[in-house]
Amino acid sequence: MDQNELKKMAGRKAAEFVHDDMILGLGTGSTVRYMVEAVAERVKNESLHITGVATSRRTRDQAEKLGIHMKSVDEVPYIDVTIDGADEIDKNFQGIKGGGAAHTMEKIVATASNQNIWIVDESKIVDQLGRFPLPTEVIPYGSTKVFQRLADEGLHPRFRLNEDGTRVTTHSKNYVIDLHMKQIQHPHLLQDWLIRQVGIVEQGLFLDLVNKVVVGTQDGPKVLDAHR
Ligand SMILES: O=C(CO)[C@H](O)[C@H](O)COP(=O)(O)O
Repeated sequence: MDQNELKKMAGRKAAEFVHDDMILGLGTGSTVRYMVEAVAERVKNESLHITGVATSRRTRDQAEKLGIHMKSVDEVPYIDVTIDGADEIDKNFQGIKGGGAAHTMEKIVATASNQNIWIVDESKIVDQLGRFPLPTEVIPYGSTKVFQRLADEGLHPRFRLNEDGTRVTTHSKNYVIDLHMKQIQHPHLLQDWLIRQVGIVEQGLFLDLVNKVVVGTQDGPKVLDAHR
């Protein structure tokens, strides 16, 4: 099976964790697209009452088109479960997200959720975080100063660019600076340093957040429990 089939497997398996009357956070990315399709099928076939909360315009548009009732994160009192993709997950269930530049909205929804489930293909499970460049979201004003500070700290920053060479901007019109560190030895220390830097809105380390990981593997879907 190729990577897309493994993503589909994980996305469809995770849709089984959805119940009637849930407020459901919907993440962002190609794996999430499969999950949203599967949830929409269940909503239709089983007449489930689900309220979706999206982490990006892309996901909200897809879910609405497929008939899932949507609200914004500010309109719901809490979220029961959020199902989202990830770019890397280590053996301690710590992760990197933000490959789709939606990590700030994803973290807002994740931290408003009682449970978080991640859906990945098996290539995302790693021994150590950091091979995937760590995304940060940075306010454009003064972003060259932030960039310089990240470079001085030895974090190998690069502005994320579109194909035409312009800078990628997030939903909130901020820039994305990716940190090409190759390995992250101390994720909590790095997170603590990054969130203290003025101009950085959010960064893509998602630590101590996930409860379950659904992995698409060549041997079928595997559900890993983080016991938190
Ligand atoms: O964090 C994300 C978007 O900001 C995605 O969840 C992550 O990039 C995984 O995407 P995909 O399922 O397409 O591999």
